[in-house]
Amino acid sequence: MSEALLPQTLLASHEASPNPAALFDAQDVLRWANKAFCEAYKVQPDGHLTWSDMMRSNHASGQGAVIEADDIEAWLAATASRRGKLPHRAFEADLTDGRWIWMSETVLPDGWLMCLAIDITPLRQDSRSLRQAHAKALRASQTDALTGLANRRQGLQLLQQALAESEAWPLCVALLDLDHFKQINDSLGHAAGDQVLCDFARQMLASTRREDGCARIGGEEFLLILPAAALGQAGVIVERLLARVRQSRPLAEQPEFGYRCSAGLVEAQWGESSEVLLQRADAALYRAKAAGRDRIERDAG
Ligand SMILES: Nc1nc2c(ncn2[C@@H]2O[C@H](COP(=O)(O)OP(=O)(O)OP(=O)(O)O)[C@@H](O)[C@H]2O)c(=O)[nH]1
Repeated sequence: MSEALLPQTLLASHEASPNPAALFDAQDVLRWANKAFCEAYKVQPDGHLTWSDMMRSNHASGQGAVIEADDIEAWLAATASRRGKLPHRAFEADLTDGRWIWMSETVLPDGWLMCLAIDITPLRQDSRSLRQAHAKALRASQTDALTGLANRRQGLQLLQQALAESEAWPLCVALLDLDHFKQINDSLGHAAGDQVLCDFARQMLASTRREDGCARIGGEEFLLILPAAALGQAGVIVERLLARVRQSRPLAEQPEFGYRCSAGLVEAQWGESSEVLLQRADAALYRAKAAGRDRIERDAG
């Protein structure tokens, strides 16, 4: 190929390319665009159409570039403050046909602007599924698989956060343990035991406030974090839970079957560590068990 043919060959290759390519003049009038660009932005260069016109028409028709703005003029003003200010810039942009492109803008010596884009939709989908997989794995690492409540690790983390957050004070914590759960397992089977655990989780969620933290921290042991509640209010919530549990009949095949639980409820003290707080709650729970179960033992600290 002779060197004289190079510019035409370059232009022809851009014309045929699936990657959008365009040239804007110093006044931002669209002077040349390949087929891919025209299709992407639903435009034809006519010697007058400016980049702003192009964006206005895209915004009005809902085609071409995705423009998430109610006020297109404000959007144009903001975008214009970035367009063509640097010799080169590149950014991701969304098209209404679902494609995601990586657009590069190069300012040429005479002030013209060369736009070249490539379709990065497959990359984006990869990173999206990676992001989704990451979010799913994170959720799984924080969740108790049987009940769907927070697991032990997440429960303890929620407790640490609540202890460190002044808005969570006064702060109460309850440790709850199902009564004679071993007997339930032994007499009705492990599957029935699992159903009871799931039922307890539901009763816990139904009895507590949206801001309360509910976690399963052991086999049949649960942690309830009650932010912005002094012992009195927290006691009402835990009593409500125990009352609901008494009423519950979780096994369809055993309609008479009911179960109970015991609770140790404590109010956190300033400067107290989560370990000491949980030890106090555990001691209160032990007292509730020793005193006959199906009750709450409180410790104001
Ligand atoms: N079905 C089921 N049982 C479990 C699970 N995790 C632990 N357990 C059982 O829970 C029972 C706990 O029994 P214990 O700690 O002796 O206490 P308890 O029988 O509840 O007696 P009290 O706490 O003194 O009222 C054991 O039989 C465990 O096998 C689980 O995920 N599913």
